Amino acid sequence: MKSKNASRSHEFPAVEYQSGFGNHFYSEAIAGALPRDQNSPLVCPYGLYAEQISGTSFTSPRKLNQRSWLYRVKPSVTHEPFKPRVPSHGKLVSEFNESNSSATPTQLRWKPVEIPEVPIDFIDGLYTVCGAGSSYLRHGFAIHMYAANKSMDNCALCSADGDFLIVPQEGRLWITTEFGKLQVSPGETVVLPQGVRFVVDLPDGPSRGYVAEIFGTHFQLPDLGPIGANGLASPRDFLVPVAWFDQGSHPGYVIVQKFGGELFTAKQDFSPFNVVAWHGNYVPYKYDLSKFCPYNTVLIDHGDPSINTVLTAPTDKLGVALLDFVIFPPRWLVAEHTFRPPYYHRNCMSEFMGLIYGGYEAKADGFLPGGASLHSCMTPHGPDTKTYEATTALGNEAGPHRIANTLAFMFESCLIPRVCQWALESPYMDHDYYQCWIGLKSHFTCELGKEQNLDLHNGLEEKK
Ligand SMILES: O=C(O)Cc1cc(O)ccc1O
Ligand SMILES: [Fe+2]
Repeated sequence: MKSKNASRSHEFPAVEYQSGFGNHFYSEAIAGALPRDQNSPLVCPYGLYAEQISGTSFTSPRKLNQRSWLYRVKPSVTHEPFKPRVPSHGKLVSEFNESNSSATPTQLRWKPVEIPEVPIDFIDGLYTVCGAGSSYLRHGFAIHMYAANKSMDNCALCSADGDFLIVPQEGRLWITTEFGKLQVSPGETVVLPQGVRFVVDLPDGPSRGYVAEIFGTHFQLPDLGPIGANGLASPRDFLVPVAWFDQGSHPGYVIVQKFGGELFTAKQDFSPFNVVAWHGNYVPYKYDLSKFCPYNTVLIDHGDPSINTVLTAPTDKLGVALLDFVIFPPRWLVAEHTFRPPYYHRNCMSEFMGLIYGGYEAKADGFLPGGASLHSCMTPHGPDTKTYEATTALGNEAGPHRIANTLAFMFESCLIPRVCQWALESPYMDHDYYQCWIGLKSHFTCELGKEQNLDLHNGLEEKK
């Protein structure tokens, strides 16, 4: 797998992985390349350089501390100075303020963007839709989407701002990282931690999808509470790459670093994927969403969507997420005499939704694979008129029903997102979104003027 004379630096043979979430992993592409007894020997095996990448402060408590040691042909520092990228990108944001975005309580929905006709790689295909907070202050998030049709060439990307959680909706991503390779298909998700360099290749053709970037924290598995020790996403289904390296010469190789929402570039003459061995718990990983084990209502009422949390990025407030990644996978609906689709609601958290395939249970029309919606803090939303009418028409005797061929997801945050100006002005904005609820009729049956039922039921039970 070492590509001494490889014509392309990121060829993909069958990809191997290690499994687990939050483990302390190790991997070596050459036996003996990993120092056994210490992290920083005076001279490392095979003359490699030892380099640490810290994903948490040195002094973070042990259970939160994340770092890895990389043993590489040349250290990452061997490059020319970083310079602002020319031409600049301009569609990425990580400081959300009046100059680049605005807040609106209205319900927003976007149609899927078309794959561009001109050649465009993952970096140039990325654009920020909305977000909150600041990457400088290490608290906040950005939601980007991307549409790309060509592999990145002689360049690698990394975000100094935050972790990328990528949800491809169309087209496989073949990702090379400093830790090894990952193939990520629609229906899977991948996390590329802050600072980790990666290349996205598209050998199968165009790709489109969503990215949640989180500032100042990392994703973890949700607690399971009364569910018990099993269920939802299982740690062993998370896959981490094995070491792979490229020691070839790559004149003019460009490192593109997202930093404060802007892109900087630095030139070097080698590939950043020159890590022969590594160990640690700060790693990229992928997860196949079809492995998710959903728990849900088995008698009455619609459960809150938090029951379907795959990964959560916490804030310092217990139970309050900077960003939850929640899915709505195929599953059985069995609740009796219950309105089974999502309820009408207003939420102190803000909800950004995307659709990977199929239809979404709350929307009969208009929410399309590759599209998106945003319902911000306390913005009312819920099933559209068609869904309401069709559901209530089924009556109380509806039997078990399997929601099949669908995969929607939600990024839910306690911060109120500001929407980037261009996203508000986008030709893909669905200006008629509100119409999907306008037809909801009153079904109130009590007619004024007729005899009223005065047997009121108020909190306190009458004393007998
Ligand atoms: O708004 C949405 O469609 C997401 C959602 C789904 C659900 O099952 C319950 C609440 C909720 O916000
Ligand atoms: Fe909602």
